Amino acid sequence: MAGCRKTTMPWAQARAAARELGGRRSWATEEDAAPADAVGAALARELTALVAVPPYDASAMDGYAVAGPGPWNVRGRVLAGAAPAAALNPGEAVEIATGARVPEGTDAVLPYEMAHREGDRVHGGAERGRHVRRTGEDTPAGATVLPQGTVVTPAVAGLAASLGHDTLPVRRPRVAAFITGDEIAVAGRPGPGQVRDAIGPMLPGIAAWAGAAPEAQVRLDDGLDHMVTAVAEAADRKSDVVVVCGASSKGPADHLRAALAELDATLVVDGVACRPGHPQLLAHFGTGESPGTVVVGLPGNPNAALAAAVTLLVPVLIAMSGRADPAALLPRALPLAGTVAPHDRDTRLVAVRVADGVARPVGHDRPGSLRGAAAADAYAVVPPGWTGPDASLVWLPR
Ligand SMILES: Nc1nc2c(c(=O)[nH]1)N[C@H]1C(S)=C(S)[C@@H](COP(=O)(O)OP(=O)(O)OC[C@H]3O[C@@H](n4cnc5c(N)ncnc54)[C@H](O)[C@@H]3O)O[C@H]1N2
Ligand code: MOO
Repeated sequence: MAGCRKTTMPWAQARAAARELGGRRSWATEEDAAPADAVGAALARELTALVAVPPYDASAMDGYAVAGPGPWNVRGRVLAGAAPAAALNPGEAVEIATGARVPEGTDAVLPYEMAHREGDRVHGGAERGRHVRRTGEDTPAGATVLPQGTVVTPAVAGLAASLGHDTLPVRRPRVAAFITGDEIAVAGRPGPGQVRDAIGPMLPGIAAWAGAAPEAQVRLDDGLDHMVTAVAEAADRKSDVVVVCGASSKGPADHLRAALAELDATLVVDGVACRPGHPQLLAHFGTGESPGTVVVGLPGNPNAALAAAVTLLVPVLIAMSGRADPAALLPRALPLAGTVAPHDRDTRLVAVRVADGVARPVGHDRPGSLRGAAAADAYAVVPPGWTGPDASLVWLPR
């Protein structure tokens, strides 16, 4: 692959190029989603309170809303969702349920446990202000509650609903995938000369981890025409990213590069100096200022495809959705156990398990094998000339 050597990009530079390209297309990935459907996506704008929380002065306990010093005359009962009771005068009380609107004039709520009832009178020690949740005491209407880029978790979805939102503006890139290779079988035990697709099953989880929405995967027959048609259709559909697996090298059936040239796409990365994952591609339609669909070419060897996905696909998706890297809370570098020799030109991505502050190679991480990655937490990044002992880590999607 001598021709490829000239354009092969250093690993760290390739990741930076992917982030930079994704950032240029972030505007395109916005949609409005119902809070529950938004889980996993990133907020495209800050979250503000459309209503105050609590939305009205409410009781925090089941008991009696009381006004002034006791004992109090009990005037009736208010349940949550009911019309507000008339204002209390000092010496009056209403029986009240948690979440019900307290009448005007309420000074405190006396929980049943602290109350002594005799007919229409109730006694007890009520501390002024106790057990009344005042309008907006948690969040006033109009307050900014979460910044743009926050990942919507189940708690964020519930919070957004409590703040009055029916939909949320989120960024969630749509990722189409094409699996190529006439030898690839997508179900069952592979027949003679066949290989079971091991990349397609990884992609939805990788996409979701990076905050994207996977679209249907399509199995493509080998052939330049098929590739041109499929990629052009995905670009017309405005998929944000098209992932093409197993057509990025320079063999007779590797048509991605030719298809991109025929479709006039701009090639940003053509080969990355890493092992595994060497033949990977990054390209886009549209213009430099306003990129259209982004194309990521992953190698066919499954561990090379995973390495390429963490190199180009994950950074592009994270930048498109404007969220923090999901691995950002994990250690960035740790001592690497054992004897790991650097490659002379390429960055090695070594499958490691992380425990007790040490990264330990797990083996079985040749380009064609996912055994190592399946047992690993991260790839240790071993650049050319590395002397150790610390290696930076790129965490595997989980
Ligand atoms: N002359 C050269 N040949 C190759 C080079 C090179 O530099 N010069 N690089 C090798 C490396 S490294 C890789 S990685 C592969 C990448 O090739 P492709 O992306 O074009 O993929 P294929 O050739 O179609 O397949 C490679 C290998 O992977 C198997 N495969 C393909 N798709 C899948 C899938 N979805 N699931 C499981 N396995 C898959 C396929 O059967 C092949 O065994 O190129 C080398 N060649
Ligand atoms: O370098 Mo390939 O990308 O080893 O599998």
